[in-house]
Amino acid sequence: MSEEAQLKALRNRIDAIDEKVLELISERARCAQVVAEVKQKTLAEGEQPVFYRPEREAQVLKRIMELNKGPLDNEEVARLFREIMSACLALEEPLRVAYLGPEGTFTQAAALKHFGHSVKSLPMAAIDEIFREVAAGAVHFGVVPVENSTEGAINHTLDSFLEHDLVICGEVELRIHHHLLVGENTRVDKISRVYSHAQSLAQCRKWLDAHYPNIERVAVASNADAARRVQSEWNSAAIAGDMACELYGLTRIAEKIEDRPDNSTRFLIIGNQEVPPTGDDKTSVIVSMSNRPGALHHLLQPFHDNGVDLTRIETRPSRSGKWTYVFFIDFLGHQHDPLVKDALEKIRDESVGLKILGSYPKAVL
Ligand SMILES: O=C(O)C(=O)C[C@]1(C(=O)O)C=C[C@@H](O)C=C1
Repeated sequence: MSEEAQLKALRNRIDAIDEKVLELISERARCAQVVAEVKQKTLAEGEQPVFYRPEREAQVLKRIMELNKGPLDNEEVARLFREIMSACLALEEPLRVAYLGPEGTFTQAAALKHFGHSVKSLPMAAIDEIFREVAAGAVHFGVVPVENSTEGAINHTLDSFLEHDLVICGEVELRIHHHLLVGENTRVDKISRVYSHAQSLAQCRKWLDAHYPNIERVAVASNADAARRVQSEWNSAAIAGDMACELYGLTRIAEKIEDRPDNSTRFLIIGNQEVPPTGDDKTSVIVSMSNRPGALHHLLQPFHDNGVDLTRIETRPSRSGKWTYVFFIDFLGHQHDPLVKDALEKIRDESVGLKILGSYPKAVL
């Protein structure tokens, strides 16, 4: 068979497969529509239907990854199903999700990675604004950065949890790749200034020291803001990621310039709905302790006694007294798991205050 004839036959096969795939996706979407009707029918008096079910979404994605036999790898297959579910959910209820803007930030990338592209993502100017929009019910969910593997905690986010009563309903992790970007009019040999968010400048500190030791480093509100600025300046560059590069039509003159190749940021999904257990969950709490000897030891003992794995502990000033602190603690397990529940009860007895921020499925993608 000639190459042309072979290609024709294969493309006919692909067309036939696509027809079947489309039929099945449509059948799945109709099923989701019926799910929405059922959710609306079974409501108690005054209860609002809950369309978005993060625990179910995590189960669907995990199952697909377990079933996958290749040749597409697990992440690729999960991403495809992520988008199918996102479109199905949009038929039930189009979600509004606030993120730290402007458009093109890593937080927007995280929002789309977690919810898929069928949500309406709305840029906010500050982390606190995201919390306020979610608390006011103006959006269904918010996405906020909480920690970076190179630079540590995002304190604005931690402090906002002290001021608002919102629930963490998910987490998403994003590999952060930074590039050095220039605009159409930039004279590459005359760059005298680089814009980026302070965290990103810090994440590329050594690279800048080695390659551009003498240029001015200017911290701006976001990487996307940095990208927007270089469009109109001939002597500036920006450090930002792929989304901002695409959005502002810039060119990468150096790629993946982050000092640590595993540079990642963890984001949290904040909302108003508690999430049931999936069997593979995390819980986040804030604990305040009185300032006495051994306080931290007393706080951690119940976790140790009950075999609960801590994944992170962060300290912040409590804002209610000089030299008093609160601890942000993340651990594996769900607040309804018996051993976790027991540990939390003991901690409640020992502490000045315990606030459970939420239990949520561990990031799948
Ligand atoms: O199972 C549900 O509750 C659904 O609404 C269906 C579905 C899906 O497409 O699989 C859609 C949205 C939910 O967030 C979870 C799952």
